[in-house]
Amino acid sequence: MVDVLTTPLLDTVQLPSDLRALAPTQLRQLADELRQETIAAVGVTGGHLGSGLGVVELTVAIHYVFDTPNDKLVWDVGHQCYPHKILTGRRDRIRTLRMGGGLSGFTKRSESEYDPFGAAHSSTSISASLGFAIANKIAGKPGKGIAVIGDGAMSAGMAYEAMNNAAQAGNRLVVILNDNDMSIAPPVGGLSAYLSRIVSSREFLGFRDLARKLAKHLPKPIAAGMRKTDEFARGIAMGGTLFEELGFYYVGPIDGHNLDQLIPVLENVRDAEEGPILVHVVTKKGKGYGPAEAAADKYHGVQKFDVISGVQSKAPPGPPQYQNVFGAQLSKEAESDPTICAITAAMPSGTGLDAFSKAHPDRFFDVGIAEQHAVTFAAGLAAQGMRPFCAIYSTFLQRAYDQVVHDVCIQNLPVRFAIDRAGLVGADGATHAGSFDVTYLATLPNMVVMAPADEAELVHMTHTAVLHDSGPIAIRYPRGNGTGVELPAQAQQLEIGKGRIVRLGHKVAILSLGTRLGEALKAAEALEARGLSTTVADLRFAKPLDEDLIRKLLTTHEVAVTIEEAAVGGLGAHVLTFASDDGLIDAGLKLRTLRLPDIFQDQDKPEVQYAQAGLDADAIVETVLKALRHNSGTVAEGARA
Ligand SMILES: Cc1ncc(C[n+]2csc(CCOP(=O)(O)OP(=O)(O)O)c2C)c(N)n1
Ligand SMILES: CC(=O)[C@@H](O)[C@H](O)COP(=O)(O)O
Ligand SMILES: [Mg+2]
Repeated sequence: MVDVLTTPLLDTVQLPSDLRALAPTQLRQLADELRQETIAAVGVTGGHLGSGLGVVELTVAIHYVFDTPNDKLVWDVGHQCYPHKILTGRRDRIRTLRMGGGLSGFTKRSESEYDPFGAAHSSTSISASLGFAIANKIAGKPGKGIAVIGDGAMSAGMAYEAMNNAAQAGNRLVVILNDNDMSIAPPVGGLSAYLSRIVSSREFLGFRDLARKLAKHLPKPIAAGMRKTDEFARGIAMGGTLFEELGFYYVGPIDGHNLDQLIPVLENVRDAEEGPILVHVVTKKGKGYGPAEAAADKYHGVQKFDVISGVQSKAPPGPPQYQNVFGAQLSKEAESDPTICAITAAMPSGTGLDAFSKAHPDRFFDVGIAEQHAVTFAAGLAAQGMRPFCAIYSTFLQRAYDQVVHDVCIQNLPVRFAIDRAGLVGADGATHAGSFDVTYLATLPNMVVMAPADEAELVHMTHTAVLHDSGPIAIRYPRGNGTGVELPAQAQQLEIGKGRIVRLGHKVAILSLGTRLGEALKAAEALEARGLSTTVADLRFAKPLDEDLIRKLLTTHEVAVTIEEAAVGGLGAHVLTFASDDGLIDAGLKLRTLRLPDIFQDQDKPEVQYAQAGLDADAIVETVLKALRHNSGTVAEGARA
């Protein structure tokens, strides 16, 4: 398919300036070619496909009508930006999307002047666009802020905080609501129902001057007929919506795949004297690619696939994914415990809660993209005697930090946090890396922080969290497959703050938290081969620390190394603090901490990322040898230079 792909018109477009030189009648062909190129590229790379396919026409129309990059176009989340990347000078690298050294899967300021604002977490686009608009207004410079935000992203509080504050931008702010009636999963909640009502009823609630102006650019037969009647307002501009109440001129709903409508409407919006304006565009996620349109998830995120059949490449069968081990165990626990509830913020399958949602629909809550609400909602449930599990990716929980501190920890409420995608995540890169949760959670009074070394440990920790009613507790675990250990028939309740010795030695101690345990054991083998007898401990808890175990290890070994899949300020920092407070380093112990580096790592394969981070077996060995060399000037036989 890639070989037979012909894109004669797209081949002439390197930049939006080339696009603007085309006749309006050529835009349909351009959009068709752009769609084919997007499909072909993602077939090779994998990635976020459905959202991009839904905004092909919108992408063409925005760049055709607006003066990008002087007008600042901000894509919310940024997962729909592949067609935009193709039209903005990056087509030659589009088949490197999400690969090490390749293009980011999201918008990124360092990549292009056409990406004025980086994203990947949702619902930031209106605030950022407002910032651009107001900055230009103050400086007396031309240039609008244009936010394209999906119906899913529109469920988050930030979007409303921004709209509430947008009036001063006037006509410099344009918000394009891309309503495809989908989030990653089908959208939930009152806002989604409201948008559906607007689209289906098109009820007339009054229209303003803008409607008259819109007519100027509409194709004649439509404009002439509509201008006279309410039909115009029903079809194109409709007042009285929630958005108007918030101070926006509302334009819509518009068919987002019909360039003959999109172009004149956007031209009117561009030229309007009033504002801010919200354009409600209706699109189809996965548009124009049969397998995507037919799929339940609309090919939101895909593996590499065969373009003709749409069949995605499958990873060879392997151990279960952590998310599913968690989801299955929680669902099982909920069979005998009617107080268990599960909450997701728009990630029901990513967090493994699909099974729970089917088995216990009354106790499953998808709150939409609303992490802050998810946490405080869980706090309320906990305060009323329920056992809520808030399953949120590490990176997205960052957004709800004050809720964790203020609503959960200060009140010591037993909210259970199932923190998925902890550690480095691969192709999604720095925005999605779960680097900081150990740091930001283990510093909080009352909080317990656990990290399983494998999927069997995750079963035990899930069970332990269920039974932990005395305060908040978190389990952090990574993206991807477990290690292949046998899953326990019976989950055990772990003693809070107690680790375990996995391998006993006497010279070097490796203190591991989480799934680096495998690398720690490999390193121990390598050290043993060099004559350095090595203990490996799985600490299980970053908070509370197993002080007895740590004291014992630090006073009976010559070198101690902590390792974790987390940034500075986590396990290593807590062990160092304890060791210093307890006088454990006074006698000359060589204590080292291995953690994520103080940089934002770009996308790559996780194993490459961890090697870059210095968190693999080689790095552990090197650290130990360096510590010994530093002390004695010599190292055991076979040591690397
Ligand atoms: C704060 C935050 N929470 C969750 C996500 C995960 N996420 C990425 S895209 C998406 C759905 C977005 O839906 P919508 O805005 O309607 O865009 P569509 O994919 O439908 O084009 C979600 C939940 C995220 N990126 N950011
Ligand atoms: C864009 C976005 O935020 C999600 O689609 C994310 O990429 C999903 O990540 P996982 O593949 O780890 O579920
Ligand atoms: Mg959507």
